[in-house]
Amino acid sequence: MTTEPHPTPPEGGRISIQNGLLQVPDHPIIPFIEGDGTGRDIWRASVRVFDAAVEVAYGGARRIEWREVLAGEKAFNETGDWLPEATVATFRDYLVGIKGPLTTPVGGGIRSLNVALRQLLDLYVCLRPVKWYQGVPSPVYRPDQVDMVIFRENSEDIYAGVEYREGTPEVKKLVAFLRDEMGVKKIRFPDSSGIGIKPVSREGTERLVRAAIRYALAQGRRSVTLVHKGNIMKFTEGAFRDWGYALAAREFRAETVSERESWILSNRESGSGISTVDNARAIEPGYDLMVEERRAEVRDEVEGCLSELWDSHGNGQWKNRVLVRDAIADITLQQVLTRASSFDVIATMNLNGDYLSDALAAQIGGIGIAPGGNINYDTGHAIFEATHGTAPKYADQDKVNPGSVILSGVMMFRHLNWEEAADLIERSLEAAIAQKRVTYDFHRLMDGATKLKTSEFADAIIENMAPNRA
Ligand SMILES: NC(=O)C1=CN([C@@H]2O[C@H](COP(=O)(O)OP(=O)(O)OC[C@H]3O[C@@H](n4cnc5c(N)ncnc54)[C@H](OP(=O)(O)O)[C@@H]3O)[C@@H](O)[C@H]2O)C=CC1
Ligand SMILES: O=C(O)CCC(=O)C(=O)O
Ligand SMILES: [Mg+2]
Repeated sequence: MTTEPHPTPPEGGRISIQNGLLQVPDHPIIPFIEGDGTGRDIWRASVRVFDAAVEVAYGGARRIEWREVLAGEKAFNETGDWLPEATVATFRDYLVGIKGPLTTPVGGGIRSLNVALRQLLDLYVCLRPVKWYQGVPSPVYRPDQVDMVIFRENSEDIYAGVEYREGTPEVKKLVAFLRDEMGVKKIRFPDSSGIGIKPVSREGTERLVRAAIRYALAQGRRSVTLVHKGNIMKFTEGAFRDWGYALAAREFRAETVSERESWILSNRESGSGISTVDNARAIEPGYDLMVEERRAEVRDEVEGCLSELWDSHGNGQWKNRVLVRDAIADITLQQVLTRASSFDVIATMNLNGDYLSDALAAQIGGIGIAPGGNINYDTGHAIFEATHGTAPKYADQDKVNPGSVILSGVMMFRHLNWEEAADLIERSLEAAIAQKRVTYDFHRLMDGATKLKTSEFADAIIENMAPNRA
């Protein structure tokens, strides 16, 4: 096996999209951002793994022409601009790219370049699979039960950046408007508040939930859970839940069943001849305490469900449909730990998804092995990136785990339909872990492991690509 680079083709090809399908030449140009902090070490290691996998998988018939684009500290030092327009234009032109982490200061300074890229290219899905690899150290009892895929809405919520600093004329104007024109009396300290605004739209929710359901159907997943804090934020997070259910019923009627529908159908299945009222009591435990108007709504729901769905979903047929359910965000953070197997695909808003993806990563070995992709399924634009940040205390020490960027590359190869390269990397990374050749983060949790540097872990993966080991 050789990992020497092939001669660069005279001109790499451009990935395009036709009728919703990516057209990928054998020598695609793929732009990359190296990233700040540990991004430098990680990228150097990861790109060797990518090139080796393509070489071994396709014997030279395919090759990536990497094109560096600047962002973050490197861009600022070289151009005076944190996110040069040329970088955004290159990602726009070449459709698919990959990036390392970029630093965002807390409190002041520039707004997130990571978020800016997602917004500028309208990469509305942040796709973060959370899957355990055999041998990876985990703090939970049954990490094998963790196999979730987060669809995090990536273009709105409080990440839209509509925020006003305490004491500014803007925040004073906004507070006065809320108080005088909107009758808001509940801002506890109006003169010393900063204010953030959280837009959550029907369109934004629908395209995210649509992508999550399509994914669940294509991948043979069992359920899509809409995670929200709709009991408190009724018209943003609560609306997300309602729009999500409505979309599932409207666009995926034949393929999905909501949790409440599944209860209604199974109540009828288990108690033949069950009355509408008893069915309503079973799905709504407080039914008898409700006002009559609300009770009538529950009875209508039962009757509507049975008349619409009994033929297509009844007699247990609903068990073969994708279950669409919802869960409130705080209890979800407990239940993903205590009942991991109840969660499969998760669709949620931007902030919930950010919290959930780091929390879930802990169960499958930590943030060093948590990949992601920012994707627009309509235009084909995608930028793959790790879930973690720049971990500045480890920068330039050749120390951290490159696994998240490497697995983000696996996601990228799957997006390009280069399954052989993706499988090869995944298999070889698992083999290196099985050999207990790991970076510091896994080493501190594993008995008898050999501690490797970032670059050495990449070497270990590449060694495991040798055909006789595959
Ligand atoms: N998409 C992006 O580009 C993102 C950028 N950021 C930015 O990164 C900066 C730093 O953020 P911070 O909150 O410290 O979070 P980080 O994810 O950068 O680091 C937090 C901790 O996670 C662990 N960790 C991170 N990366 C790795 C890795 N590759 N291998 C092993 N362990 C790792 C380390 O844990 P330990 O100390 O236990 O060893 C580290 O101290 C901020 O400016 C933030 O805005 C954050 C998230 C995403
Ligand atoms: O943009 C940032 O600095 C942080 C983003 C982040 O935490 C994430 O996307 O998971
Ligand atoms: Mg995050």
